[in-house]
Amino acid sequence: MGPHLPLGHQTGRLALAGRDFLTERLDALRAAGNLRRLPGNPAGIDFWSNDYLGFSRLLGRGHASELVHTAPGSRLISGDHPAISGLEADIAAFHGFPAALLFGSGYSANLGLLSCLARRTDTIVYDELIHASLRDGIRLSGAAARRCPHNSLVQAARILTAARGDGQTFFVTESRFSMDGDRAPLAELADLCHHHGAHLIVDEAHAIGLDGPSGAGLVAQLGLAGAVFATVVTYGKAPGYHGAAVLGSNDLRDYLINFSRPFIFTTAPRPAYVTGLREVYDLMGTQQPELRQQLQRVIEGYRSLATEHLGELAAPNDGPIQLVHLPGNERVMALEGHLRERGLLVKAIRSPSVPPGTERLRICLHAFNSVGEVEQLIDGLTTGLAKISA
Ligand SMILES: Cc1ncc(COP(=O)(O)O)c(C=O)c1O
Repeated sequence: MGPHLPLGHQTGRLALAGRDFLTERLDALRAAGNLRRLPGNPAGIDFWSNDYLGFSRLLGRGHASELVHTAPGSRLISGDHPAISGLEADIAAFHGFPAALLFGSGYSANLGLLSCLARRTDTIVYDELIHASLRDGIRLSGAAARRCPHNSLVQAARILTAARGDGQTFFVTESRFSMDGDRAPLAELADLCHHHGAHLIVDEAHAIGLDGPSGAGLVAQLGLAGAVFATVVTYGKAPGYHGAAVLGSNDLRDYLINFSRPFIFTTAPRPAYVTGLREVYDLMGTQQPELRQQLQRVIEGYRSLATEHLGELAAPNDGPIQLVHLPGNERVMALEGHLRERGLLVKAIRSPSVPPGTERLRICLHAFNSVGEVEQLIDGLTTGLAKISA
């Protein structure tokens, strides 16, 4: 396991304005003597872990790992280790933030962040296309939720103006959208949020690995680490792994340790997970530029063929998520079936996962797809579309 991640490409200017409510809520806990701190991995006789059979002492034997002796339990009890916090510090620096906190999945990171951050007196404005995990977090928070038409700065300004009240206001978006593959106007949204005293929260699930220096994300690419309140990076897409981290201020990390139920009431990551995640970041720092170029070539190849053969149905973009619009669940399923018969695995996205009338095929392009494979795909799409419209 490498001791350090390839860091240092950007540190991010930190405009901490508007983050005071975290300090206030943490101070209240501190004053009541209830502030939780991660314990590290203190020496002593284990009467606190959930390792009832001692399996954790048998697993990983023979592997030199400084983490082998963590015993399962939540990080607030027996599962913590300085190596986990060390990795989090390196992850934070990699993305240009002061702090990071790991979660078991992107779903629990989003749920855990939003559900504890906003309260009933607060307002959360959200882009209408955000992922289900963000929506569930918003619902759990009990805050007033305001839907914003997709990527509309005009509507965002109108809703933020109307939302001004006594509580905190948050704006939640994705940087690259999972279902449409397009990008949010993050710099403009950051300005807008700053103007309205709102906190910008960005899910980078589909940007990590693909955008920004060493794949650090769109927030890093645009130099916005100081202007966003929090971002969530997940490891189940381009990083090819699993789990997630919330990135933000040190106060935010402390706040989540104290208030975020999906963090508090779950088992800490095992040693192998931490080792694997270091490897992910090492790869992003080394092989990622080459693989990214390779992916870009595949995208360009797809774009030119799709423009030539599929016309308006495809409207290709510059990212790895491409759509072929084919309204109607039956028709889009028929196209998926036609491709499947040819050994082409593409997912039809039906309503109600997307609004009726916007059903589509969602094509994910990869660095490892060959020119021949893309040609096969275009051929399958062309013949399938001709058959369906006949
Ligand atoms: C935008 C977005 N956020 C969060 C998630 C959830 O991440 P995970 O699969 O790690 O739970 C996903 C996964 O589909 C996603 O697309």
